Amino acid sequence: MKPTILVTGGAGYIGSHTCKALREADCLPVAYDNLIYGHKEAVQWGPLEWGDILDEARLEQIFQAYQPEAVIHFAAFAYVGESVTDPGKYYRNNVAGTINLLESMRRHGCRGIIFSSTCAVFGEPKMMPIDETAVQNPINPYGRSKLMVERILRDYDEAYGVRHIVLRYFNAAGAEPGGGIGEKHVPETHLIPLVIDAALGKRDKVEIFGTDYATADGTAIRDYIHVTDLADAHVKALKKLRRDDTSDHFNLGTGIGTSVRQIIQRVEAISRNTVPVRERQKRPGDPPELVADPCKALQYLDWRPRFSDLETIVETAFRWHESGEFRVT
Ligand SMILES: NC(=O)c1ccc[n+]([C@@H]2O[C@H](COP(=O)([O-])OP(=O)(O)OC[C@H]3O[C@@H](n4cnc5c(N)ncnc54)[C@H](O)[C@@H]3O)[C@@H](O)[C@H]2O)c1
Ligand SMILES: O=c1ccn([C@@H]2O[C@H](COP(=O)(O)OP(=O)(O)O[C@H]3O[C@H](CO)[C@@H](O)[C@H](O)[C@H]3O)[C@@H](O)[C@H]2O)c(=O)[nH]1
Repeated sequence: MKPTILVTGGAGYIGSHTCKALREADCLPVAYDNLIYGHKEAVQWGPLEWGDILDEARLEQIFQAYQPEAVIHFAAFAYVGESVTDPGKYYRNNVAGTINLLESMRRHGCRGIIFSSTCAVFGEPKMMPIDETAVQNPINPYGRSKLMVERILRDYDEAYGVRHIVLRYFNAAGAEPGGGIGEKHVPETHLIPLVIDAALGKRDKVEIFGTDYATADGTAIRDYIHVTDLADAHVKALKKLRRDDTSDHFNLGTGIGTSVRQIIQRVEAISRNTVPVRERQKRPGDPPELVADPCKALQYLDWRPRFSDLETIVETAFRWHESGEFRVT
C-alpha cells in the first residue's frame, strides 16, 4: 500500500507541484482544498477532497476516511497587503485553521506535518544571506501568522509528540518542466507572471516598485526558487521525518539574489519582446534584499535545486503562461 499523505492546499501552485512529486515518490497525495484560490484541473496525481481547514467536521471525515501517514500543509492566505488591511482573515485562516488540522492529526495519531512557512517570518533582516539562526521579526500580519504557527508546532511537538518540519520558502517561481501545471494566482501579484503577461501583451505594462534601493541597479533583490525544486524538498522532508522522527526547520532558496530589472531582462530575452515598465514608489513593507543561506537544507535534507537557475525558472514559467491552461501530461 502506498503511504497516504494529506496535502492541504493541494490544488494551489506549490501544492499541486508537490502532489506530482509525491506520486513520483510512490505516495498517494490526497489534496484537501476549498478551491478559493486553487484549481481542480491542477489536481492530477491523487483524489481531490473539497473542504476547508476551518471545518472541523469535514476534517474529521477526511482523517477517518484516509488515515494519512503525514500532512503537508500549504492551505493559507498569502497576500501580504491584504493581511495588513484585514488581519483577522489571516489569523483565522492561517492560525486557527492550522490548530484545527493539528487537533485532527492528534485525534487520529497522525504524527508528522510539513509546514509551508516563508522568509517573511524574518522581516527585514540585518544579515544577508539569511540562515536558520536569523532573528525572526515579521513586519506584517501574514508573516506573523506564519511565525505563530511555527511556535504552535513546537508546542504540539513537546506536548503531544506531533513532529514537524518547517520549510521557509523564499520566492517560489517557475512551472512544471513538462508544462502541465504552473502558477495561476487570481489575482496575480507575483513579479514573474506579471512580467511575462506584459511580454505576451496580456497586460500593457509592469510596474517596478522602487528604483532607489541601495542595490546595484536600484531595484529589490529576491531569491527565486523553482517550484519543482520546492516540491522535491517536501519529499525529502517527508523522508527525513520518517527516518529521524525529530522536528526541524529549513530555509529554502538558492543563495543567489536577482533584482527586479534582471527578471525583466531575462523575460525580454526569452520572449524576444520588450516589456513596457512604469517606475513606481516602493511597495510598503518590501525589504531591499532577501536571499537564503540554503546550507542547512543542502546538508541535512539531502536536497539540491536542479531547476532554479534564472534561465530555467523564466523559461518554464514563460512556456506555461504562453499555453495558458492546465493540462494532463
Ligand atoms: N508562492 C510563494 O512564493 C510562497 C512563498 C512562501 C510561502 N508560501 C506559502 O506556501 C503556501 C502555498 O502557496 P501558493 O503560492 O501555492 O498559494 P496558492 O494560493 O496557490 O495555494 C494555497 C491553496 O490553499 C487553499 N486554501 C486556502 N485557504 C484554505 C482553507 N481554509 N481550507 C482549504 N484550502 C484552503 C487555496 O484554495 C489554494 O489552493 C502558502 O501557505 C503560502 O503562504 C508561498
Ligand atoms: O508588479 C510587481 C510585483 C512585484 N515587484 C517586486 O518584485 C519583488 C518580488 O515580489 P513578489 O513576486 O510579489 O514576491 P514577494 O513580495 O517577495 O512575496 C512572495 O514571496 C514571499 C517570500 O519571499 C512570500 O511569503 C509571499 O507569499 C510571496 O507573495 C519585490 O521586490 C516586489 O516589490 C514589482 O516590482 N512589481
